Amino acid sequence: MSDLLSQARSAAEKAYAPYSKFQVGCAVETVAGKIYTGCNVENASYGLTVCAERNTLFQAVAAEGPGMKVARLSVICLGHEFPPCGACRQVIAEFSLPGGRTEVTFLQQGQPVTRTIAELLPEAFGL
Ligand SMILES: O=c1ccn([C@H]2C[C@H](O)[C@@H](CO)O2)c(=O)[nH]1
Ligand SMILES: [Zn+2]
Repeated sequence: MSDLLSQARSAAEKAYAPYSKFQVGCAVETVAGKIYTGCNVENASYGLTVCAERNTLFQAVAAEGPGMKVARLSVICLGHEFPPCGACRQVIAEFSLPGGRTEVTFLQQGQPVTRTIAELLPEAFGL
């Protein structure tokens, strides 16, 4: 498993997911060469839940400032497999490389699959 994906897996262990039990972790490598990790954080008021991807992206902005750009992002859910949700795709697009060339990796049938954000969110608003 790639380094970024294994860091995402470690981050998933920290998830606060008492409602869905979906423990999701994310790792982001920025153009500046730094790595940030994060997990999903749920709430008794379900709609306030924040996905692992957006939690991680917002940490990266908080650390590097508004020019932060994402080179690569990996996401993993313990015991399940899925790519980033639609809301997270839109936020990844906001901080992506020109032309949506940021690479997004997730598991599919046990294997890492990598797609650009432009592939995951074609004809995106703002891209
Ligand atoms: O892209 C996604 C989609 C869902 N979740 C989390 C939110 C919630 O806590 C749980 C079930 O939806 O999974 C993520 O972290 N990332
Ligand atoms: Zn999401």
